[in-house]
Amino acid sequence: MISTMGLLQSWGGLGTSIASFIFMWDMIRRYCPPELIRASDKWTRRIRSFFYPFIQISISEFMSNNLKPHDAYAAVEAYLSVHLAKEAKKLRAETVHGGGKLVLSMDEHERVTDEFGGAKIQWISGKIVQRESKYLPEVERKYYKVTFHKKYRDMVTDTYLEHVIKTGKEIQMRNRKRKLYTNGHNKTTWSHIVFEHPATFDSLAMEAEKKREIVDDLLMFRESKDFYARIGKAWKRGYLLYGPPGTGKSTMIAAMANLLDYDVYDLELTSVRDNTELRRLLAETSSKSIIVIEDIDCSLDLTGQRKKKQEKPPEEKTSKTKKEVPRKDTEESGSRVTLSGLLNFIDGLWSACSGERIIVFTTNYVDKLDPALTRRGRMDKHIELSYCNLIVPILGKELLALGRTSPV
Ligand SMILES: Nc1ncnc2c1ncn2[C@@H]1O[C@H](COP(=O)(O)OP(=O)(O)OP(=O)(O)O)[C@@H](O)[C@H]1O
Repeated sequence: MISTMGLLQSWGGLGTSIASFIFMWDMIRRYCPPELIRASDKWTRRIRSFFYPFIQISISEFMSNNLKPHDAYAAVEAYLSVHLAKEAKKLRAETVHGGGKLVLSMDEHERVTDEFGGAKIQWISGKIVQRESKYLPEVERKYYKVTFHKKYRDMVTDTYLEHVIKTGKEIQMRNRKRKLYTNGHNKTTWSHIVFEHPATFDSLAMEAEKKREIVDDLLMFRESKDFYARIGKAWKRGYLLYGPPGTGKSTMIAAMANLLDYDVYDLELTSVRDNTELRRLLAETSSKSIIVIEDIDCSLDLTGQRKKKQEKPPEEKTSKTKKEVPRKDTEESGSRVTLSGLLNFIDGLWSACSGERIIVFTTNYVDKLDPALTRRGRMDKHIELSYCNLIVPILGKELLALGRTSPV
């Protein structure tokens, strides 16, 4: 029988041998000619692959440049949630379709095994925490890692992964819930909730003809991919909604999203540190989306970028309406987004990534905005919402109720 002392001595001996080996190996690598090191690396790889004949492929939440969400990641997530999540021990449950159905997906650091064409394929979920620079907060990047035997390399890379992505995308389409994203609360990335605003163009009070024109414009935009490609323009359209408070600007944005079946990105400009962060946020948006900057006149001192320290008109100094008092300009919010940064956001090179996007600005004071921001081409459609919009249909309904079709 081996005594405890003997066991400890033999472990101690092993530790010393490993330490000596590491020391020797370090010396060899330091003083050996590079050719010899390269050859030894090659053989090390071969020996390792003999004893560990598995291949790993990572699919990250964001593309390698860390800017754009990776479609494949979302598709893999959907595939695993339906096909393999039940096998996992740690699950995440989320509701879809307005809370009617629970969908389970793998939680972080879970592993499950799939079978395909006779191969066993293992999936692991994980996350890494990164910091782009010491001035920015840490961001989480999730990933899935797939591991399989090297003899199935062609089958997995050519057929299996394609099958996973295709099935995942079908599942995504079935489970799709539209999202409302925000960058508020000093977040450097988007966070989201399910978008469930009930507004539609039917419920929006507005002159029928004007409403028809807007609906047609939106539907035409959605079908115009080829047109934009032909004329060499990014597939995007800008809307400027202006009018007094409470005339339905936000309601119209919700109606637009519901009509087109797009996600909504509610961009809080005062939370964006600088133009670089603005570009990154833009790149992180997906296609089929509406990017909204509400109350653009209050968001930043965009009018003052060109005309600094302009005297405020007297009525502005005395008025206490909602839009005028909490003006969060550059100094107050700590944001260094400039007018030129915003113009680039709308139609610079970066604005063309993803495609099929609508940018909406809302304001109560259209005259306060810099003309560069609102000129046609940037903001393709200017829509005025006024209290008359509310009165006309109400009047129409009243007249209908009285059995008349016109006021005279
Ligand atoms: N044209 C409209 N049709 C239907 N509902 C409307 C309309 N205008 C306003 N409302 C109703 O009035 C309320 C305020 O509307 P909304 O928030 O869309 O206005 P807003 O112009 O965005 O206001 P603000 O400028 O203060 O943000 C909502 O409850 C909305 O349902």
